[in-house]
Amino acid sequence: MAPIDIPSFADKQLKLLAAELSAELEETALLTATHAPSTLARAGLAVLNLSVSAQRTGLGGKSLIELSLDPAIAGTETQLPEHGLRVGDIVGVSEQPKGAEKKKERQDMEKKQIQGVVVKVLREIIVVALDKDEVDIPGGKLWLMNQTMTKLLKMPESEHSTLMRVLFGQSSAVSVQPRDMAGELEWLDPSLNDSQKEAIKFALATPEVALIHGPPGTGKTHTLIELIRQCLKKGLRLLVCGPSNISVDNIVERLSPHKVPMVRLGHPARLLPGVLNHSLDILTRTSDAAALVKDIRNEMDAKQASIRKTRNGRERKAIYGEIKELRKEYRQREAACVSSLVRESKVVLATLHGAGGFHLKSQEFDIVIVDEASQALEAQCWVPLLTSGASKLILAGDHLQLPPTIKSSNSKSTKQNPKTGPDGSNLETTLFDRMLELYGDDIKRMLTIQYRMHEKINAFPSAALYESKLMAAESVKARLLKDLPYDVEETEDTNEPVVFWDTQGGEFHEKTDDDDEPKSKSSLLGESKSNELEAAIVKKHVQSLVDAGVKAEDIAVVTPYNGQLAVLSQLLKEKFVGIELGSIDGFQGREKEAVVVSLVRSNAEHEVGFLAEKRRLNVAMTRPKRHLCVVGDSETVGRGSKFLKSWMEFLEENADLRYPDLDDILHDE
Ligand SMILES: Nc1ncnc2c1ncn2[C@@H]1O[C@H](COP(=O)(O)OP(=O)(O)OP(=O)(O)O)[C@@H](O)[C@H]1O
Repeated sequence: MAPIDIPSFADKQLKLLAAELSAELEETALLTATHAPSTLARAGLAVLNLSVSAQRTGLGGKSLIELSLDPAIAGTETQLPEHGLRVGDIVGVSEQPKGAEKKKERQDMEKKQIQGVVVKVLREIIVVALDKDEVDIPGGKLWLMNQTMTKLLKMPESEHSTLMRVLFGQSSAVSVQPRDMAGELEWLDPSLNDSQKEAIKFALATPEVALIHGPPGTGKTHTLIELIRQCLKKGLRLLVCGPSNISVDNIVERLSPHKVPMVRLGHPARLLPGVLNHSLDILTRTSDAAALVKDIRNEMDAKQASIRKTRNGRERKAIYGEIKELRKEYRQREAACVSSLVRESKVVLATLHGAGGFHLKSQEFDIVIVDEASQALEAQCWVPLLTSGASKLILAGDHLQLPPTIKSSNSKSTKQNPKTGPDGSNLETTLFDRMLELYGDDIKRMLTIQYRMHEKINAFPSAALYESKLMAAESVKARLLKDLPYDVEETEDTNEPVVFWDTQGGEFHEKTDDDDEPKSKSSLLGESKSNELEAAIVKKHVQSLVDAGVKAEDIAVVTPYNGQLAVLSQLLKEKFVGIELGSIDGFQGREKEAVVVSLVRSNAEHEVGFLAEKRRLNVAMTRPKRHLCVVGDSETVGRGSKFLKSWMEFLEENADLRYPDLDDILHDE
C-alpha cells in the first residue's frame, strides 16, 4: 500500500467535514427551523447556530470575537450545547449555509471561512482570537468547527512522530513475532478466555498500533480492563477515550473496583453518578490537595465580610487589594491542584473530543486506547493522538458493525461509488478501517467467544462475517426463552431460537411514504418505507411471546425504516407496555432476550435499499440473546445481494419457518 501524504489527507478530511456540516444543516433547516443535534456537533467537532455578541481588540491588536447562541434560534436557551472546544483549539468560523442555498453558494461561504484560536470558553460564550487583523466578520448565523485536522495539515514534517508515520503508512508497522508474545503473563482476571488473553498479549507486545476486534458480545470492555491493569503493572501511563460519555463511563465504572489511580475529565453533569468520585472537577474540591485551596477560599470570605463592617474608604480599598491578591493565589493553587491530580493519575479517561482540553496540555502518555473505535470519526481520534504525545495506539471495535452516520453524499460509500480507500477521501472510513486496509489482519486480534447469543442465532453472522470463528460461550449457547428466570410457558416460540415469518408471494407489499405525500418531505426522512401487513405479523408474534409469559420489556422490535417504526409504534406501544421499538442503527451496542426484525421490503422490482448494507443486518441479527424472529419477504430480500441471498437460504434451512395466511392477518386486524 502506498504511503499516504499527511497534509493532503488532512485537507481532504477538512473539506469533507465542511460538506458534512452543510448536508446536516440543509436537512435540519428543511425539517425544522430550529437546530437538531448533528453528528459533528455530537462528535464535539462543531458548534452550530452562533452569532457574534461582542467584538473587541485584544493583546497584540488581534481581533477577538465573542460568540454565543443566536437568540433568533435558541430563544431563551443561552447555554451552549456540549461542544468539546477548548482554549487553544484552532477553529474556523463561517456563515452557516441555509438549506435553500445552492451548492455553489455554499462552497463560496466555506471559502470565506475565517480562522482563529479559542481564547476563552464559558458556559454561554466562546471567544475566538482571529488570525488576521483585518477580516470581514461574516454576518448572519455562524458555525464554528474544531480544526484538529488543520493542526495535522499545518504540522511540519519534522514534528511527525513515528506513530504518526506508521498511521499513514510512511513507516511500516513493526509486526509482532510469536517470540514477542511468548512469555507467560500473570493474569489478574482469572475469567479471561484464550482469545481475550491472546489479544492482550498482542496489544502489549505491539510497538505502535494494535487493533482488538470485538464482534458482538465478545467482551471488548472486559478485555480492555485487564489490558489497562497489565499496562499499569509495567508502569505505563494511559489516555483512555471513547466517542461518547457512556463509552468512557463504562470503563471508569469497571476499573473502579480495582483501585486504579485514575481521573475522568469532563463536566460532572454529563457523567454517570457512579463515576463522579473519579471526576476531575469533583476531586478538585474533595481531595487532600483541595484543602489548601479551600483555606484561601475561607480567607477570602472572611475579608469579604470585613468589608461590610468597614466604613473607612481607605481601609476598604486596602481590603479590596488584599482580596484581589488572594484571588490570584486561589487561582494559582487551584490550577496547581488540578494539574497535580492529573499528573498523579496513571490513567486519564475522557471522550475523544474532551481529550483536547487544556488539562492535558504538556501531559505525556505512553499509550492511547480508544474503545468503540469503529463508531468514531477519524478526525475525532486525532484529538487524543495530537495532545498525548503517545507512541502507541490501541483501538478496540468491530468494523463489521455500523460506522458513524454520515449524511453528505460525496463522502458516503455507496454501491455506485465504492470506498475510495484509506487516503482520507471518505468520512465513513474510520481509523480502524484504515489501519486494516493499510496493514491487513496482522495488525489485529479477534475475540472469538461471545457471551450473548444462542448458538443458532450466532451461526449465520459467524459464518458469513467472522470466518466461522465466532463461538457461543457454554453459558449462553443453549439458553431459550422458556429458561428465563421467571415463569415462561414452553411453546413453539419460547422453545425456538430462530423463527422466520416469510411473506413471499407478493401479498405483503411495501408502501413508500411519499405515495401520498410531497416527495421532498419524505425523502428527508430517508425515503421511508413501511409495510402494514408485515407490522401485523410482528404484532401477532409479540402477542404470542407475551401470552407465553415473556415480559414486554424483554422484547425489542427493530427495523431499518422510520416509516415502519411509526407504524409499529401505533400498533404495539400502548398494547405492550415496556416493549422497546427502535431503528436498527439506534440499537447498536444493545441487547434483548427476544428481538423481532421487520425487514419491510417487498416489491416486484426486488429493491432492498438500506438492507444492502451488511453491517446494518449484522447489527440487527446480533441483538438477541435467546430468540430472533425475522419477518420479511424472501423473494425480494433474497435477490438484494449475495449476503442477503445466503441469509435467506440459511433461514430457510435452519429457522422455524412460518408462512403467514393473509386472511388470518386481516381477520386479526
Ligand atoms: N471471559 C469472560 N468470561 C465470562 N463472561 C465474560 C467474559 N468476557 C466477557 N464476558 C461477559 O460478556 C458480556 C459482554 O462483555 P463486555 O460488556 O465487556 O463487552 P463489550 O465489549 O462491552 O460488549 P460488546 O462487545 O457487545 O459491545 C458481559 O456480560 C461480560 O461479563
